[in-house]
Amino acid sequence: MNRHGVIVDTNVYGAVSMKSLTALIEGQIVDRIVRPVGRMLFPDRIGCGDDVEYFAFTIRYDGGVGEEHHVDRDIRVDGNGERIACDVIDVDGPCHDFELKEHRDASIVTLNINLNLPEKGERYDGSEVFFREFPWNDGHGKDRRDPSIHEKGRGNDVGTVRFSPGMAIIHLGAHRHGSLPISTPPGEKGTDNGKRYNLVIWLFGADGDVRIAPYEKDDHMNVMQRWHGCNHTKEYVFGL
Ligand SMILES: O=C(O)CCC(=O)C(=O)O
Ligand SMILES: [Fe+2]
Repeated sequence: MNRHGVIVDTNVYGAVSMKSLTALIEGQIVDRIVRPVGRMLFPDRIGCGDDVEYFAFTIRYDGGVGEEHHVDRDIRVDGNGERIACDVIDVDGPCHDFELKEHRDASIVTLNINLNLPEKGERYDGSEVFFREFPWNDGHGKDRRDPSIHEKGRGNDVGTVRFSPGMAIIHLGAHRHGSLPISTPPGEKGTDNGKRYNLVIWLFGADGDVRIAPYEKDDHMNVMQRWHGCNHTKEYVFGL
């Protein structure tokens, strides 16, 4: 994964370390959106300290495959068993991400934003993100599923999401997911289309810690803590 993506971090060697970009990600996206919204959506999963650090990176899928494309590609399988699309220039021609196998993230919560620019003709087909069953019972705490779901025989595959440009998904890192193969839209073979660009942000605890055990209701963060963290000292009065 991430054959053509970049890490956005001022402290990692080889990463994109543009201060304005990291400030935007940290100040506007992580602090103002991912943390408070993640805490609000998953109150039984995210507690004080579980989402204090982040890791941001971009990904690019490229589905231009076949003879119609300007470069011939063939589909190979990499060391992880993932299919990749490789330029047939020579045996070691560059390879491109094409799909993403089912996995969990090394995060408590993940934000994934589609960066495609439709005005630049960045269109693609396929590449839906699929999700498996919500991790109600991952070996911790009691299984809080609605039993009627099982009675209805609902399977393990809960749904797929198709990204439109600008759209974001926020999900638990523990929620198993992956991405279906990408392709060039019909009638656009031979163009540069068939690519998907996304920015992914993982949140986790200090030293990369990812908590799994759910919290009891009495231990959920309150509204004040969700927005200001658990160590705030400022008096806060709603409506002022
Ligand atoms: O956009 C993608 O295909 C990556 C999906 C994913 O793995 C994630 O959101 O964590
Ligand atoms: Fe993921």
